[in-house]
Amino acid sequence: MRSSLLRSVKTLARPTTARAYSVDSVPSRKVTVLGAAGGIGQPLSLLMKLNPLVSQLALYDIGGTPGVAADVSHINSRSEVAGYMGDDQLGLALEGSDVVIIPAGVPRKPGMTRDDLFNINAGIVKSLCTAIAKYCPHAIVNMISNPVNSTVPIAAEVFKKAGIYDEKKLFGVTTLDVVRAKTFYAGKANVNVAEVNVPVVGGHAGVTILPLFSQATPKANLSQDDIQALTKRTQDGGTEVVEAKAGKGSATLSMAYAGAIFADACLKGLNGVPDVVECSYVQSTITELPFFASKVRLGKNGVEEVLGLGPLSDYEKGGLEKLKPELKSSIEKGIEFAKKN
Ligand SMILES: NC(=O)C1=CN([C@@H]2O[C@H](COP(=O)(O)OP(=O)(O)OC[C@H]3O[C@@H](n4cnc5c(N)ncnc54)[C@H](O)[C@@H]3O)[C@@H](O)[C@H]2O)C=CC1
Ligand SMILES: O=C([O-])CC(=O)C(=O)O
Repeated sequence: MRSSLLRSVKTLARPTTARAYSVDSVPSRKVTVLGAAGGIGQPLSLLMKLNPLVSQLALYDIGGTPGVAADVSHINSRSEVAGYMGDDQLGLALEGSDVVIIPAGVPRKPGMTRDDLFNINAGIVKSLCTAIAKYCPHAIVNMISNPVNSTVPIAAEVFKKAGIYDEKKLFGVTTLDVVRAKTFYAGKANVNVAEVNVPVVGGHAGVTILPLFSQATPKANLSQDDIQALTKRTQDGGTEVVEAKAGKGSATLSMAYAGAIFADACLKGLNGVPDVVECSYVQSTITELPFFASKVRLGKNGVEEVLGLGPLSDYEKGGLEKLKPELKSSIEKGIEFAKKN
């Protein structure tokens, strides 16, 4: 992603050689963003427009998308952009889509948990997933809307009811946890963040976010106090932004960056690029919980392999046991909602 983004930016700087890549050698891929006029949706649409793997970019929201689409469409990159607004245009936005990214829904305000968003966002996600099942049942779905720990199980239930559920194609986007863990680790270990890798497993809320700093590379000799502080900061990263924004929403720019990295990885997988591995919240058997975030190998059908946790420190083993009850109840809450409604 980072290199393709750089390539796009370089291309912009050299208008006479506007196509630094051969369009013919890259498959056509339609990407749809649902919630494209929002705080995440707008910068994410920009980043997806810069991605040379995208040939068609469909921007959908309940309002505001004609303007966002017109704006983004003037950028000098491969994809054709179209804006869609309102229920009656949702089908058109989704038809033929390879990857659907969902940042639709309300964000947190200070004092709220992600679960406090459930009542509003569960219904939004359910109706959008019902439309996905109808108009692009084989698309890869990247779920950003919170609470991710519950919205992914909701999506799975909706897809099951529609008879089109493919567990390989449904992803909860937890990339921002990895982005934060990398930044915080690089700062503490005093290493170049571009070289850092830190797996983050579990879920996407508070203690369910479990960064595995014992597996972080490059290795650094951090104290247990440092590891605990880094873990807490990663778990509270979203709240840190919510408080700093003081009522004006939650992470949007860093989330758009993270969402673009993850969507790019999905596109690379679809296109047959080997060894594409990202952490994501997926249907899983690596613990007793039916959904769990861990490293996932991406391929032509979506999930190619859910990778195991690897060796954990005693501190991480404790964190894993601690997160299970909360993650389990968030999963059950989502499933119950989808079954009842
Ligand atoms: N997975 C993650 O790591 C993260 C998730 N989030 C979540 O992403 C979601 C969006 O956050 P923001 O963009 O900041 O919110 P926002 O309020 O700025 O934008 C949300 C957009 O969704 C649209 N929307 C609402 N109902 C819709 C529907 N039925 N169909 C299509 N669009 C609809 C709104 O019109 C709005 O444009 C929130 O639930 C937030 O908690 C935020 C940051 C990180
Ligand atoms: O904290 C929030 O509400 C938004 C989010 O998921 C994040 O920034 O990780």
